Amino acid sequence: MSVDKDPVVTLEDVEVQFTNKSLIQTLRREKDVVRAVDGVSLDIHENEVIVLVGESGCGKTTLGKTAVGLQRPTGGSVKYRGQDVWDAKDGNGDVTVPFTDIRRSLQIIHQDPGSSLNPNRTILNSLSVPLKRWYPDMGVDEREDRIHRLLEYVGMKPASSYASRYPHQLSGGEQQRVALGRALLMNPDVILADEAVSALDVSLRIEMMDLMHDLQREFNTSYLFISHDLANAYYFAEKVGGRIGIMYLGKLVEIGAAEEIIRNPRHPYTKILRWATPVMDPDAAREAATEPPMRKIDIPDPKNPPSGCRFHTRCPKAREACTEEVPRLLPADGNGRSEVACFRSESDHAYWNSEPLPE
Ligand SMILES: Nc1ncnc2c1ncn2[C@@H]1O[C@H](COP(=O)(O)OP(=O)(O)OP(=O)(O)O)[C@@H](O)[C@H]1O
Repeated sequence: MSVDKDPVVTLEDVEVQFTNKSLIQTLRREKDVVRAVDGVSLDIHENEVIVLVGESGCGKTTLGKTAVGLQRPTGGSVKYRGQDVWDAKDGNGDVTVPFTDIRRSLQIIHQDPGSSLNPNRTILNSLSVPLKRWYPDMGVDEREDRIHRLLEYVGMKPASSYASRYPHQLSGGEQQRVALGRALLMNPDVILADEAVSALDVSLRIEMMDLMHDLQREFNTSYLFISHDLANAYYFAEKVGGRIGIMYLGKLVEIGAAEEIIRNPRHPYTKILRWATPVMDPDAAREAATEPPMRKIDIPDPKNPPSGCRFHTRCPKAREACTEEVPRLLPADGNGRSEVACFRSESDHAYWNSEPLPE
């Protein structure tokens, strides 16, 4: 990972709120507001791998889409190489990087590649669409040649045979390779891979993650990889010196080098995730036998999140102070390998003199 250059993507204090109104709520002039992402700051550097982990509904997809300019934030800013993405889109101010360049540089691969490939188009035709759109002057032969080379890169040989097939003639793993190839056709700076390997069986999953690593070196791409599975997250991030970010109810509660997050987790929620993935730490299962990992199993309603630290209702270490103040993401210690949002990492915080919450 290189951190010496300016980041490719910078998220600053990003908020995404969704407002849902049913017919009855409209009549009653009520609405539900979900804070899917709440005050997240994150830099994505060149050639970096960042994996976002957290349980369903914690805001991983929303944060990922916001980072690649597919979701407009309701607060904060998203910049691509210093250019505000949404100012570029709206034509506000001095636009130094056009929105079309930003769109091309930030790509996405979905969990279900089948749904993103047109069933009525051959692979060649599907992959031609973005090339025609972004490189209208490219000739037919050059286009075909580029697509064939890309298919070879993602291990689909002979490329001409695969190029002439329809999606239903490919396995799930092959479809996912095509999706990766399509994202790479644009030579992007960042690829958002949203649960991109979750639907594959274990051996294919490893194969796909290894392929993504190989292509990262080849294409100088960064990945923002989303996973609900800590073991996958660790495999994908650790091998290439990447970071893991742990999300809980719209907030980034801990982020750092993969090794540090798994071997030396600081946030009680990260510890619980590790406990729930015994393959990550055989000791965790033993610890769990003596210490209940969570105070309450229910996930709070994202429309009405707990005050203070959002995790306090489930945290085994929660004290009164946790109900009153929102912890900031701060360096966990002097080694700079991780940041955590928990008062327990601040030695002089009022937390230490406040009362533990009743069971
Ligand atoms: N378009 C939308 N309209 C309203 N609410 C939304 C929308 N998209 C997401 N949400 C809500 O925002 C919250 C975060 O959702 P998001 O999909 O980002 O979480 P996630 O961690 O990616 O979950 P999963 O792993 O299940 O995909 C959830 O409460 C979800 O219901």
